[in-house]
Amino acid sequence: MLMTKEQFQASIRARKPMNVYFLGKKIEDLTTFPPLAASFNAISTIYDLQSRPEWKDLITVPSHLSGQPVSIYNAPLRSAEDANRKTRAARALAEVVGCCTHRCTGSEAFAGLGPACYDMDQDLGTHYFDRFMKFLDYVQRNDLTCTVTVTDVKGLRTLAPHEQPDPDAYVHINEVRDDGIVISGYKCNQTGILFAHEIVIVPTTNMRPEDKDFALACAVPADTPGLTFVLGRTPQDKRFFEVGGDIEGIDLGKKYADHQALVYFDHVFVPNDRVFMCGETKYVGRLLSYFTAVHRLTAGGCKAGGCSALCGAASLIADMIGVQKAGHIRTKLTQMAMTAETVYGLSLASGVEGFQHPSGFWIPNPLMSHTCKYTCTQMPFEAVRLARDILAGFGETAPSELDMRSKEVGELCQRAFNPGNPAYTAMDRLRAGRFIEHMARGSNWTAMALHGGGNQEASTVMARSFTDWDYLKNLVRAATGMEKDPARVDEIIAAIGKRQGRICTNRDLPQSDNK
Ligand SMILES: Cc1cc2nc3c(=O)[nH]c(=O)nc-3n(C[C@H](O)[C@H](O)[C@H](O)COP(=O)(O)OP(=O)(O)OC[C@H]3O[C@@H](n4cnc5c(N)ncnc54)[C@H](O)[C@@H]3O)c2cc1C
Repeated sequence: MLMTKEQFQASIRARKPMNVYFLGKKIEDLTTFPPLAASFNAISTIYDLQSRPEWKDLITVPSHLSGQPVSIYNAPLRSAEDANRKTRAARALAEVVGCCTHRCTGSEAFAGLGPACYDMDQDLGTHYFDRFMKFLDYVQRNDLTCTVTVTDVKGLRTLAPHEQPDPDAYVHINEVRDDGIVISGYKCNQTGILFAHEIVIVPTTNMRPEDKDFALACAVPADTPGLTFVLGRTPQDKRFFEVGGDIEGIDLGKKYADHQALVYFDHVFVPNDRVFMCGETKYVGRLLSYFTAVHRLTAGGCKAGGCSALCGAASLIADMIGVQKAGHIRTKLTQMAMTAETVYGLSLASGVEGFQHPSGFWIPNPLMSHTCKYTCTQMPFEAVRLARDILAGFGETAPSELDMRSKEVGELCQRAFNPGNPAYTAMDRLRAGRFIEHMARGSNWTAMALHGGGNQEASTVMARSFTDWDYLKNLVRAATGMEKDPARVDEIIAAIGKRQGRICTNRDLPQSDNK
């Protein structure tokens, strides 16, 4: 059953006490801790929107398991339409909260695990798929938020997991028991993890047979004993403590934010019904291929939403200071809007051009999806630069809300910061300016564009592996006469027609006969 915002908040408050630290101190109540307030607000808003008529069809779907309405974040993609819904939802939600939805990554863990479990069962006779679908059904029925923990701390990058001097550099299996496994190790950069109900653990990199103990996938409740979390800091985290009285928190940029944390698993027991991979190194690459195809599609949706909002903020600033009609400002604002459309378009296209896996899961077109993520590591940075160009120096160096409201210098500051356009006040200008600051350097938004879901090189490596290089070479062989055999030239021309413009290969990923 879908939870309301209030039910979600109550479910988070009902969790067992968790070991969470920030600035060297233990946090007693995550739901009232100021630096987490904007994050709690963001995820609560996502739950709130589920019941609103204009949002219902975008962020909930009938479950293919129970027929009941469930969050799109707990429903596997089963068609191009589902994939496009995910893109549209990611963009729309980012336009509301301007940060991570907190619920998205769990769905991507499911996108990787479903087909990988299916493949293992087919090839190895294991029973992971059934187990995984039961877990998914449990998550759906309780409308839980799940987060994927992929990124291990990794130590020296040139060493394989089993070669690391500290085995905790990658989460690994300490012990296999009859009833489950015991795991230890670190995962870092975990977005939204402190407000998740379930943590889904998957490997971060391809593995060799010697890395058997590191090839594991499983799920644990976030309040499982043995977990320690350390909340990461951001440049603005002390500003959260300023909010109160007549200080609204304008310096935070907006009402919403996400958070990232380091997590350490210390000999955590995971019962068998929550274990979805245990030593099958050969299938780690498959799992990551399925996972990244969906995760990197989503990046385009949410970065599009972020860029829309950034463009809106820059456009407001231009209106305020009277430069909205200047040719170069209009060009810059349009470039920002086109950046949003470029990553949005790539995300939609990778959904449409995808294929169905025999498990019924829909796999976005991998080459396009990695291209989408690659583009997200570049174009939003130019949009940020343009927004800062329009924001101008005084926007960047603005006095704080505390000064703007101070008895001593408030009037002095507000008069100086008044943008000149009578439709706006100094506080409006501060609001729009801090919004840009939040996106540009107050939060991890740009870090997310660059690293979240893998960095530029990771996308390039995957894009290279899903490009059909023989096909590309053949078309030039046929076009230039390098290929002398007329029958072979005919074959190449026929292949070009059949492909209808697609240059990708799906490599070894199994494909259903439906498409
Ligand atoms: C804001 C934010 C949110 C995030 N949210 C999540 C999340 O919710 N869940 C999650 O699991 N992860 C999350 N991540 C982590 C993200 O997925 C990783 O940062 C990303 O995969 C890159 O890993 P890394 O940071 O360890 O860098 P690395 O992959 O180690 O890369 C560091 C640099 O070294 C290069 N490099 C690395 N290895 C090699 C090699 N062998 N040879 C040559 N060059 C190499 C890379 O190209 C890169 O330039 C988040 C990250 C950020 C910044």
